[in-house]
Amino acid sequence: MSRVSFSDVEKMYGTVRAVERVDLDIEDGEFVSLLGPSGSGKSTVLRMIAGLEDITSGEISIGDRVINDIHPRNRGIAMVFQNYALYPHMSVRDNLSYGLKLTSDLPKSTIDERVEDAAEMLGIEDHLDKKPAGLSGGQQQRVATGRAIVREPEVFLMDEPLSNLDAKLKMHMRTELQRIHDELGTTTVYVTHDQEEAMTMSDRIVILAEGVLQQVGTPDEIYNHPANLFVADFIGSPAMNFFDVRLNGSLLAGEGFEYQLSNATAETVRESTTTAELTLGIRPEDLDIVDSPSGQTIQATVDVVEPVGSDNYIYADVAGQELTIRVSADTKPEVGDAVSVQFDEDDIHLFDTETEQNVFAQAERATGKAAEQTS
Ligand SMILES: Nc1ncnc2c1ncn2[C@@H]1O[C@H](COP(=O)(O)OP(=O)(O)OP(=O)(O)O)[C@@H](O)[C@H]1O
Repeated sequence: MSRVSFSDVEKMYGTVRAVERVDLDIEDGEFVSLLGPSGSGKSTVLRMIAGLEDITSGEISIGDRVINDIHPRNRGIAMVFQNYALYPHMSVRDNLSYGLKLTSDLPKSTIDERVEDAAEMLGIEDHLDKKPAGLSGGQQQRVATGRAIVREPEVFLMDEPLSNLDAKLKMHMRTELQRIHDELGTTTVYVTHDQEEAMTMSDRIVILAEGVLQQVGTPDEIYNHPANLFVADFIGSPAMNFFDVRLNGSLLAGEGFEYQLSNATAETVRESTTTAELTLGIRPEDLDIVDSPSGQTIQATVDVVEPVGSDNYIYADVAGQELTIRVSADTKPEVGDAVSVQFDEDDIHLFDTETEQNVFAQAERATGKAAEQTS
């Protein structure tokens, strides 16, 4: 187990900056996911840790060793690839042991023992003499994971290891990988573009966009306190609703609606930003359609009702802007209905329209720090 630290790390491919000035500490034993859209630099970050890409500038350390110039084989890492990269002509047993035989001088009995243990941990002990082609996708994935486990690395690096599995198996393997992480406690860096995967498996998530680190936080922090508009829009399904608003005193005024903030919240907003031009964000699941409104509401007209199992997604119109509302299946308005929509002040997100930063972030950080200091 080991800590992985990035200090001002950059990666250029020719003139293309794929990763920009990353500072990041992944703690000993942590499960951290790198999440972002295609081309955001996730794989490049992982491949720099692995030594499959040079680091253009800055330093990466594992434990107390700077690894920039250390051969990939000696970095104490083991990688699981998206396509598994199994040797087709070798049995599962040989696939599991090959890397160890090649790179260590461990006695055969120790290698055999590790292979048996890993196979048992992954439930593939009955398949050790088969070739990869004779295995299901899920079993091949387990062999790829087993090959990393037998090396007993300081850090696991996983590049979209579940993306070739069907939805059901993927869910199952998520639980399996979490169990293995709980059992072994090995620091794990996990690349995915699947936010559900990142949200369910990770201690912390690193959000990347265009090579720039957008936010590092627990799944709860990322979901409830997105640092900026990019993260707010990227996380959550269906996506967060956004409205341009202006703060007048404690009144938020937008096209087709007004919302009275409490004096305390309005004060926090004014303390955190100098602009009155804001973007209001509210998640579809934080909105409610109410028959007899108590308190403030927004008026909307229902355009589409989309049943999705236990929920309905309602797409409604507020003065020409679309509002997505996620309600339980027993709330089922008709298309064309005028509905009253309610939400709690606690659930709104406000962003500085120009800088795109969450205006509450400063206040939240201050609160978090105070809590840390008193604990
Ligand atoms: N070998 C390379 N040569 C030139 N440019 C590259 C190379 N590898 C990656 N890039 C560029 O670097 C940027 C980051 O790519 P990277 O593969 O790290 O992103 P990613 O977030 O992992 O994307 P994906 O989810 O599609 O795998 C992209 O703009 C990509 O085009």
